[in-house]
Amino acid sequence: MSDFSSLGLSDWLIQQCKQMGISKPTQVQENCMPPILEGRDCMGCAKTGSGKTAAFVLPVLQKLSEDPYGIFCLVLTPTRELAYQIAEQFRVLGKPMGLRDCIIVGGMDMITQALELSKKPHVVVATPGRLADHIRSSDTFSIKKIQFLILDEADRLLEQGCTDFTKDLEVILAAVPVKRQTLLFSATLTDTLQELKGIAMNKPFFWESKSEVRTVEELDQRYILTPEKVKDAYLVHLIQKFQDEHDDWSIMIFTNTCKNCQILTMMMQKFNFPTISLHSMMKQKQRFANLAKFKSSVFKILIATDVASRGLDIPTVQVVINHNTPGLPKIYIHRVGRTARAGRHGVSITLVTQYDIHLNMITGQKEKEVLKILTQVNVARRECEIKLESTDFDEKKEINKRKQMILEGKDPDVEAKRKAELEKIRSEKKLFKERIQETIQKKQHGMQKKLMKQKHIQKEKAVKST
Ligand SMILES: Nc1ncnc2c1ncn2[C@@H]1O[C@H](COP(=O)(O)OP(=O)(O)OP(=O)(O)O)[C@@H](O)[C@H]1O
Repeated sequence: MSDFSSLGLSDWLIQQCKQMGISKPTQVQENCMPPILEGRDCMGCAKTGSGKTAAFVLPVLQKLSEDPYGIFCLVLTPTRELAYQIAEQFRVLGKPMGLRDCIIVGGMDMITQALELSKKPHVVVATPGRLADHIRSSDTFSIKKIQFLILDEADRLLEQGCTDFTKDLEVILAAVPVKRQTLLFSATLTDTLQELKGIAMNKPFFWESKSEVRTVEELDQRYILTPEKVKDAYLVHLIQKFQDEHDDWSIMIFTNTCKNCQILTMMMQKFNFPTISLHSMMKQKQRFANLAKFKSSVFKILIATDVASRGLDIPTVQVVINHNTPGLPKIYIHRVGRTARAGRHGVSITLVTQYDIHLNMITGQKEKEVLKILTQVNVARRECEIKLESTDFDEKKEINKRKQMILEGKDPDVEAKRKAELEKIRSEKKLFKERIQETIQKKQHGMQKKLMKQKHIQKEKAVKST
């Protein structure tokens, strides 16, 4: 394995890395840094926790120190928390050169951000939505001269998932220069490779860590088959066991919806577990505060939606629990990748129910302890659900949706009407299909009966003739 100096990294950066406990490059750094320093576009696909951030931060800092100006580099990332984490790496590694960075994410004051942008920071780390808003509404800053455009978690930025970044990306790509270096990184690039190649236009250098499995060796992956109604009891049991057996511990639990995240958090707090949550329906300041409390181990359990599944680097996380099975393999890869980072060991436990796979679930001897707390846990869930209902959580969700639509230039009432009409057409289509199916089945049944009758008559005839 090479060292940082043989990769072409300057002494001051090598010293800075040492201060952070980084002495030897990881594979992705070893392979991607030289082409980036040579001025090539780069696409790097390496496992979670393998040091992809430093693989782009270090070469950018080196180039910036040779010819410093602002705004030199723009980093786009899908979540607000991740933007802060990346900016921190830039700040720590770039301290000797007096790096000035700026974080542009939603949920924070726009005027303060506009002011910071106008001061021409060297590096801007942003989520696409808020940066696109600034580009649309302000002419006090320009990203026309950036040298580097970086898309971290690049595949997520191109995905049309629940948060669709495509329109905002179009605005941003129109505002950056054509002549630039584009760097794309993720642990799961392959699904969106072609689209990504379109963004990195200059025959990008592509590097992918060669491995049969897409999770790290240090990760112990386990699955628990449990009937849905016993799942929460299992969760409580697992946490209790972990708490009893370990002194220093941290657990991340992933769940599918904000509401579920909230209910589970309330439940775990009822059982006196030091739990805190992170989901998109929380105020941004609360999100940051909760994450900070979890990072500093004030709270040992973080229950989150997939807003926390990518990129977050919290070395103390020893266990990741999937309270629901993630819909896509890549979501699973990112979720479990919150543990076993940078060579550490970690465990992931996925709770699998009868709705996830077609299996007969048997509750065995080993689970007797779980059954003992089953009623208590289920009562706790019901109580938390009732409590949450009284806080108009669903109503807030509806209001948030409407706000988002207004921001996107849509009329919420027209949209609701359109949705209802679509729903009506869909259910009519479904009904129509069912009726056709029914008629076909009836006809088939009638024909079968007729055939059987004919056969019977033929048989009788044959018997008579003999
Ligand atoms: N060369 C290195 N030696 C040791 N530790 C390193 C090295 N490079 C980075 N790290 C540390 O490894 C951890 C994980 O790095 P990073 O967050 O960049 O991972 P990643 O590959 O981006 O993961 P993900 O895909 O989950 O975003 C960080 O704490 C970082 O400081």
